[in-house]
Amino acid sequence: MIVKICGLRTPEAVSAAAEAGAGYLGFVFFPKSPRNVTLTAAGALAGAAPSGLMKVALVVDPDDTLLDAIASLPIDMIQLHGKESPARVGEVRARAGLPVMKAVGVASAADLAAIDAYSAVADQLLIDAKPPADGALPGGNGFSFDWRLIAGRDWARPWMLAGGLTPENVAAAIRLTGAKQVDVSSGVESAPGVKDEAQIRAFVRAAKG
Ligand SMILES: O=C(O)c1ccccc1NCC(=O)[C@H](O)[C@H](O)COP(=O)(O)O
Repeated sequence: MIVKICGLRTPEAVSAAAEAGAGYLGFVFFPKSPRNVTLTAAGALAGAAPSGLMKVALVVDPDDTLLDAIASLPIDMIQLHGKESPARVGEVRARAGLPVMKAVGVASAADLAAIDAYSAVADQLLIDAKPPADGALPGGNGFSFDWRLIAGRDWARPWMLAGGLTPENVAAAIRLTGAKQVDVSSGVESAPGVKDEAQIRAFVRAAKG
């Protein structure tokens, strides 16, 4: 089981995730988010992280200037969490020279077709809850979707389950969906943007257990 802890902002949280056994560390570049980090801060956090962990830059409809800046950091993967088209996913991949994980929001069976479309162009998929249309963040809201929608499904690319996962529900989510990778952000926080080291450890333990 591979675990991604997203929205890391401090060296302590990075260390907690690495020591707990996470495989991916996520850094959010989205100014409206309580988890937003600057390029300088993300570069320092990613540079100090143990080697062997995947350092992921989460961006929302990024322009090429931001991609170029991220490509100069010790970052291993781009996570696209906006409304990027399949064609734009390919452009981002080429521009940054990095593998791309595309987030796809799911609320109903009708949303599953998009996963197939992005499978053709992304290196990985992040299957997340679709954000509500009421001004919520594009992700990191702690909302789940009905996991039965993807029970027994698989895709041509490696995929990660996300959305409202917690130390308490992650084992059930894995059992139901067959996910081999899981991602969490708000489910291991004591307040928006504040990671809780004990919850990080509990989440990784529950996911891998
Ligand atoms: O975390 C944010 O603030 C954020 C902002 C803009 C786009 C995406 C964002 N987060 C995405 C994630 O951290 C996760 O990949 C995913 O949505 C699961 O989040 P959560 O439900 O909080 O575990």
